[in-house]
This record gives sequence, C-alpha cells and structure tokens, in this order.
Amino acid sequence: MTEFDMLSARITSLSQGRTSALRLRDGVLSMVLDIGSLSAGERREMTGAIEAAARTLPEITAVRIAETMEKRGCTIIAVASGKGGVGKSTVSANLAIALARMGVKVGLVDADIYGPSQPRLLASEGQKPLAEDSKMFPIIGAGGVPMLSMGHLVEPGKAIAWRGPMAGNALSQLVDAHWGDAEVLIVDMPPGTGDIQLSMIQKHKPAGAVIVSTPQDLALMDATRAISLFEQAGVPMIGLVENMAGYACPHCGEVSDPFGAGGAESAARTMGMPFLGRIPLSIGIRLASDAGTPPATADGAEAEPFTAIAARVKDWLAARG
Ligand SMILES: Nc1ncnc2c1ncn2[C@@H]1O[C@H](COP(=O)(O)OP(=O)(O)OP(=O)(O)O)[C@@H](O)[C@H]1O
Repeated sequence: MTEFDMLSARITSLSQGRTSALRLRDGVLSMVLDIGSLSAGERREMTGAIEAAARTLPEITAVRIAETMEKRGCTIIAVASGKGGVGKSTVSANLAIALARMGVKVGLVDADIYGPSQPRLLASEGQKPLAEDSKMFPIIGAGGVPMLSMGHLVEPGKAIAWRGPMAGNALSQLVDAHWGDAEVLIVDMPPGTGDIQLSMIQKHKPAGAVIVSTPQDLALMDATRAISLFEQAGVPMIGLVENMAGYACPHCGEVSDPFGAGGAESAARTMGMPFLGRIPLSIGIRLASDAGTPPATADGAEAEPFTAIAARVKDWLAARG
C-alpha cells in the first residue's frame, strides 16, 4: 500500500464514504464530497478533517474539495431501544404523525423487520406497496404519513426468519424507496443492539437518534447499550424519551408511579444527553394505537406528550440547519 493509498482510505473513512474521484496531480489533491443531509457544522468539520489529513503528505500543496448534493437523501432519525416492548413503535408512529401535523415532510420506515407493527399502528395492514425499477413507493398511513414496513411485504402472522445480510438488504429497500418530497425519515429500529442495528447505522448513517426507555433500571441499562451503539458510530443523540412513565388512571386521570419516577430524566442528565419528555402508561394510548388511530392524529390530553416531544425534535432539526 502506497502512502497515497493510505491517505485515500483515511479520507474515505473521515468522509464516511462521501468522497469520490480522489486525484493527486501536480501537488493538488482534488475530490468530490457529497454533502447531502450534512449540517453546516458537520460539513465544516468534515472538510477540515480531510484537509488536515491531506497535509500529512508533503507532496500535497493544495486541496480542492468540490461539494455536491447529488446523493442527498432524507434526514434519517432512528428511534431505538435496548430491548423490545418499551413502546419504540408507538413513539415512532406518534412522532412521525405529530411532526407531519407541524408541517414537516416526514416518512416512516418500520425497520423492526422481525416484528413489524407499524401497519397495524397506522392502519395500513394488508396493503402492498407498488414498485418501479425495483424501488418501492410508500403507502399512506394514518395521519397521511407515507410509510413502508416489512409487514407490507410478508403475509401477516408469518414469522420472518432471515439471517443478517438478507435482513440488512430488506431494510435498505425500505430506506431507499421513492420517498418523494419527504425530508425526514423516522426509522423504527429493531429492538436491541445486534448486527442488523449496527449495519443499518453504518449503511444509512442516521443524522440523529431518539432512545426510548421505560423508567425501570433494567430498561435504562438496556437503553445505555443502545446509546453507546450510536455513539460508537458517531450518530448524535437527539435525546431520551421515557415511556410508560407513571400510570394514568382511566377514571380520574391521576398519574401514579408504580415503577418510580424520573429515572430516565436523571439518567439522561448523567449521560449528558437531552431529555425529550415522558409519556404516561395509559390505556387510552394502547387502545388508540391498537385501533390504528395513534393519539397524535387528534388533539387532546393523550396527544400532548407526543406533540411536545415532536416539537423538541423539530427544534433539533432546525438547529442542524
Ligand atoms: N404509553 C403507553 N401506554 C400504554 N400502552 C403502551 C404505551 N406505549 C406502548 N404501549 C403498548 O405497549 C405495547 C408495546 O409497544 P410497542 O409495540 O410500541 O413497543 P416496541 O418497543 O416497539 O416493541 P417491539 O420492539 O417488541 O416491537 C403495545 O401494545 C403498545 O400499545
């Protein structure tokens, strides 16, 4: 391997695979950098790091980086949890709907390929997406949100027993679909911190992650694992959502805390990450979700926590520029 080969590999890694046409001629190192979905700050940091790496070769006297937006895709927000059943799909669906109601052009990918629940949550069960040139068109779910789920491609109730690479390919087809004018894709990740999650993060490079946890310590420990998976891959944390936090009595509305209160918020503080909000354990949320009418589609007390969380996510998107 020559020194130039090593520099080239380093630049590919620094740019997360966004550079192409790397060439060194008469001391001038030139390349094309795809800046699609990068914030202004990320762009500056990336070009700075590339220039610094290039300066380590004495024969390079100048660096020219041509920026392009050609491959610009949607801004991906991954919604993840360390373990199943904490309400990650419920949060993803309601976040997408609440963002759409705030005017964000948003799509939803159900990447929970082993247990897809978004078709039920967004009332699109049994629908089959159309495809053109082997690229799928999303289905419009509850709240007018375009969505794609493995649940749309397999027969309901049939177990999906794919191995890693096949599962990863299936996931890519959902993400690389015809998302039209969608600017943001909410990706409901499979629970846990295994290979599929890692390859999804590496391949599709989410712009940020929302972690969902219940107040119990165990779930928080699992959440910590999910957080470190994203951190290792350099994906910024948008924040932590505490779900099933306190029980909302269906009769009087009073909230009690069978699992304790504030665990996720203090854990978020300890980890130095934003706390996005708390959603109570409420029979109304479960019934509405199971009926394909997520609370965020309407106004009212049950929509409020989701709307507040979506507002914080919207602020985060705006701050990225
Ligand atoms: N705040 C809540 N109040 C009441 N029920 C809830 C709440 N959040 C989620 N649920 C219910 O808990 C169950 C699990 O939720 P959900 O499917 O969203 O979790 P998940 O983390 O995505 O699970 P999995 O990873 O196994 O798919 C569902 O029946 C859902 O309706």
